Amino acid sequence: MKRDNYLSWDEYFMAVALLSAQRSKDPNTQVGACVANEQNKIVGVGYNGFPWGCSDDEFPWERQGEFLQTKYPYVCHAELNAVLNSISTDLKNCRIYVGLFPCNECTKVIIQAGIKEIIYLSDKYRDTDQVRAAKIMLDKSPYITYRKLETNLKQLQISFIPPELF
Ligand SMILES: O=c1[nH]c(=O)n([C@H]2C[C@H](O)[C@@H](COP(=O)(O)O)O2)cc1CO
Ligand SMILES: [Zn+2]
Repeated sequence: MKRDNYLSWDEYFMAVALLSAQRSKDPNTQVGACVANEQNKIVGVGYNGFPWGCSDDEFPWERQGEFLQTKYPYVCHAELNAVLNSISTDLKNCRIYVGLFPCNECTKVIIQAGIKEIIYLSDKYRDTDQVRAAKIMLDKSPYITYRKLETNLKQLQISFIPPELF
């Protein structure tokens, strides 16, 4: 008999997004994204971080202060990285799983790449103009929908200890 507590596709791809977020050096918000195609194959993953060659030791992770001294002008969002890291920039009919509802800039990238569905976990910035603008575009575009992940899962444990050592 097969196991019955296996992950659904939605849970699996969201878990990959959340695992990717663990790579983020952002001390405040770690975001991950995972793009899956119609065959349920992962075609791209990403997390928020500074561009290639821009050192985490030199660039600021500050949230407040002089704009150029904060992370905001420099950080690449998880969704942008997931699309850019994907095997193709044509992501027609793919879904993107994100830990956090995408901002307006990422939403443009997601729509233009041809992604047809956004599945998100947190909407903690729902009251910001960035997320409002994102939803205005998403509600207008007939090519894309969005939904919150539905799951009863609270946590997922990953152990690096081999089972025989338990
Ligand atoms: O959709 C997103 N994707 C994403 O990767 N981010 C990143 C940018 C920043 O590194 C961090 C947000 O920082 P903060 O919560 O401190 O403002 O998350 C932020 C958003 C905002 O919606
Ligand atoms: Zn964004």
